[in-house]
Amino acid sequence: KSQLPLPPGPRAIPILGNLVWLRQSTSNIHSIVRDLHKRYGPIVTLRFGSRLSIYISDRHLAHSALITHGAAFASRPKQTTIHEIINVNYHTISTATYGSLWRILRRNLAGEFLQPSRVKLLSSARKWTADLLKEELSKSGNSNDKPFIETFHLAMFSLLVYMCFGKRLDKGHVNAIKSTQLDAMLYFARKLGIFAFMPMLTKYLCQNRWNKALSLCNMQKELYKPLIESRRVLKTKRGEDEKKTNADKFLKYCYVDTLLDIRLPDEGGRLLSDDELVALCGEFFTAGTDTTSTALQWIMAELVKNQEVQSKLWHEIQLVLANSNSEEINEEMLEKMPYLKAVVMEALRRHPPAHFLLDHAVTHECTLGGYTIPQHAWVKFSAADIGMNEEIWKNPTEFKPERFLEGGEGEGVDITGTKEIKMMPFGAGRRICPGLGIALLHLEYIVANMVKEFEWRGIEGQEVDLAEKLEFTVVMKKPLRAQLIPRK
Ligand code: HEM
Repeated sequence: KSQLPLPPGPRAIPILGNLVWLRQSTSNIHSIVRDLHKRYGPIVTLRFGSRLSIYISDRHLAHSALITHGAAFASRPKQTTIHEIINVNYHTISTATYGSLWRILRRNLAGEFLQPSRVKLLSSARKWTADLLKEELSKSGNSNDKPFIETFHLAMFSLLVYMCFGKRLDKGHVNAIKSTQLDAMLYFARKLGIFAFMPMLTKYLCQNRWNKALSLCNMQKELYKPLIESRRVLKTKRGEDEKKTNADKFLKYCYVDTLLDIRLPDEGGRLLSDDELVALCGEFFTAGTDTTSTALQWIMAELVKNQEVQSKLWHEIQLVLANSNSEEINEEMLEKMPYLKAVVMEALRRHPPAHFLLDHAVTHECTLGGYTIPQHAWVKFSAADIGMNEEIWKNPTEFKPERFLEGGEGEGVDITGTKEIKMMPFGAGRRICPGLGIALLHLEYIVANMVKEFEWRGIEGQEVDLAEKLEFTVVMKKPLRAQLIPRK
């Protein structure tokens, strides 16, 4: 056992932990932790009941933990019994502890489903989504009664549902999946933390919460199981005819196809159960839709606020179109658009959708920055603070895509943080987001097409307000509204 102390932090009361939790709402967590970092330094300990949370805001400490000692910091904490039920005994990528199950599930998503040659096969799904988004925006562009985030959510759900089940669903069906999934995500994120505190007592006292969580899970099962089953049929000879006759409705290959092939060697080589398949599909939507829609909203908000940035981007779009025979922005063209890439990177630095990475846990007690990190501690890394570090980023609150171009402080930045961490909107190390590549592709493709189609202008008397609010991700407190003028 290490003789080193725990990282510093405010005094805690036995059993209860730090009273800060009782006085403040968890949506305030970021400002609470920022204040504590000012007092105690870049590594701080807080207690909630018997749970020990260690917050890290420094990029060197983050690099040391996630890269240098990557294996030691690569696990996830066991949460509460209700989380265990929802995640079917932690059989999802994001909740599995560091080990062979996690490796199999993660390799399936990152190395199999999202490998670059396979991603190309999904380009028809992306084109369909961009067309759907244009159509929805044309309808609602100037009516100003529906915030854009709703349209972005619908587009991202349509795309990920198509990628997941391999079937193009109608708007009503996608909307049902979207609202069930968003309700579940918000509820699980906000209301279940209480069960970490005296579990036997809180389960009894908060029975309504417990039951609501289970009923949200059941709603997901009702929606996803028939879609999984129909893909199971399509994979067999029985489904071949339907696939051929409706070729434009079905993708040749989807996430569920890959999940249906997985076998778990540590569990007698069995296939995944239907409940596990539902949990993994739910995770796919949780991880990939809200994060991307939130990023999209921040990008478009900054483009409305900074008209000169939008003009430069529009200029780049016109240039690539002029040098091609196409009237559309296609995926190959994105490679010739450095300014577009800089806009997306700058938005991810300035407004990372997840201010903190998912909770990490250490596989055994270790030391970091001269302190002990006990085995059962929850380790929380702040992506938001690192992206705003003044030692790296000049005037970090300013939106300046130019910093990612030649001569800028972000030129050639490695977003995976392997050599050095300057920003980490997707995390770093072994648990880095496996959707990083596809998320960047979705953002670049959709932003380019939306700016190509419309000029995004502010509405008189309604300044774009960059205030933040923690929901599942960190969103705009006042959702973006703008005037869309179709380009000639
Ligand atoms: C702009 C979009 C996205 C952002 C900002 C984002 C960000 C993140 C972050 C910060 C983490 C936690 C990393 C850690 O704990 O160290 C994460 C994990 C994860 N992300 Fe993403 N993500 C995005 C899109 C996606 C997409 C599109 C998918 C799937 C197609 C995805 C799948 C996952 C999964 C499965 C994990 C858990 C990884 C693990 O525990 O090994 N994400 N993401």
